[in-house]
Amino acid sequence: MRIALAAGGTGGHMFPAQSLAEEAQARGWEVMLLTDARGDRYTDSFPCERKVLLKAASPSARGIFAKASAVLALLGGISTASKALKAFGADAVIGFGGYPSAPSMLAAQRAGIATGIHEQNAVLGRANRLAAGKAGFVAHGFPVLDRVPKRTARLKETGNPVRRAVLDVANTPFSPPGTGPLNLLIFGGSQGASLFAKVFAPALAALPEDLRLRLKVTHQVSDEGRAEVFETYRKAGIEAETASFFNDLPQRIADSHLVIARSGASSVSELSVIGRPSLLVPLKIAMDDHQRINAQVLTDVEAAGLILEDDLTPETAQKALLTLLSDSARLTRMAEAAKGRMAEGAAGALADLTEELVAGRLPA
Ligand SMILES: CC(=O)N[C@H]1[C@@H](OP(=O)(O)OP(=O)(O)OC[C@H]2O[C@@H](n3ccc(=O)[nH]c3=O)[C@H](O)[C@@H]2O)O[C@H](CO)[C@@H](O)[C@@H]1O
Repeated sequence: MRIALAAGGTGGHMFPAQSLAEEAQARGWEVMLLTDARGDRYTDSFPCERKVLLKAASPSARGIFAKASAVLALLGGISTASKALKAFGADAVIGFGGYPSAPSMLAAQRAGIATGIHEQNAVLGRANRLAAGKAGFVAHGFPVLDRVPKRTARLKETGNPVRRAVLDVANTPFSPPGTGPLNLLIFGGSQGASLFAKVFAPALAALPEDLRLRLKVTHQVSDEGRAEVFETYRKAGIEAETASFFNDLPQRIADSHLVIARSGASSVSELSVIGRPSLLVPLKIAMDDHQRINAQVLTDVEAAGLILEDDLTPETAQKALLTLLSDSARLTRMAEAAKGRMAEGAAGALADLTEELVAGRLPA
């Protein structure tokens, strides 16, 4: 069987596509990837027989010339994708969202090739929405999915694929901090969060000494902000490790007593698979406010605290941290509540759906 995967933009779209590619190859299928230059930054270990780079077109383009060139890029993308799909002999195309996935999905649907969609977030993204009406299935990561067009065929909750390194630590039991060291992990998305440096470092530095001196902080912070953050922690006597990106993040989540994060799809999925308490700050500018809705899967069951970006100050952060960090029993309850909130085994479930799609047991 030959399947084409269409994804682009951020790691948030590319990594789930990679998980399906790995599962597909394990089943002996051939894989072609259609993406753009931005998506290509995440393809170092993407297993595929063929890779096609399309010119990206953003529908958010403003101004008449930008809009016209976006339309031209989209049409060019459809034409390139059509030729590539034909040459490859794709039996199905699975789209993971991000603008560059749109031309491939539209090309496939025009050529009568079966299509399926995976949406990582709790709100169907724009590119996926465009193709949803004619797709054989719309698989989704969260238990809820907003903004689904009326004529959408088969909806199926599969969860979000997570990396092997996440599965490897999934069964590490939560050990309550009691009165011992408090491991705190602070990270933004795959691109970091400079706001967290400005707010959480001073908030932690202002905690009462008995809590402060128990802290062991891991903080993802960009290279520009790193020296200042480190200095804030040092002056406050807080043990801290900082880096612009942690490659061993899953292990660090497992080692944490509390995680402070955005609520990107993979971050929330990883907190659910490993089962750790968190304080979430949804990214305000996320399309259709999808990060706030993503967070609800954990906040609804009191597995996570929530601070909206507009309310985030060193003072509100300090108050929330004081409440959470001084209550070991509550952290334990939150860890238990987080565990298994999202469906697992997404890559296998997606490959099964793809098989059904190609066999004609789902609408093409
Ligand atoms: C700014 C932006 O467009 N964000 C979107 C992007 O998220 P983005 O890719 O930023 O966020 P996600 O939460 O989905 O993924 C972040 C990933 O980076 C990893 N990580 C992070 C920091 C670190 O030091 N090391 C590390 O490995 C995390 O473990 C996680 O696997 O795509 C997601 C899925 O469509 C969306 O939900 C987000 O709203």
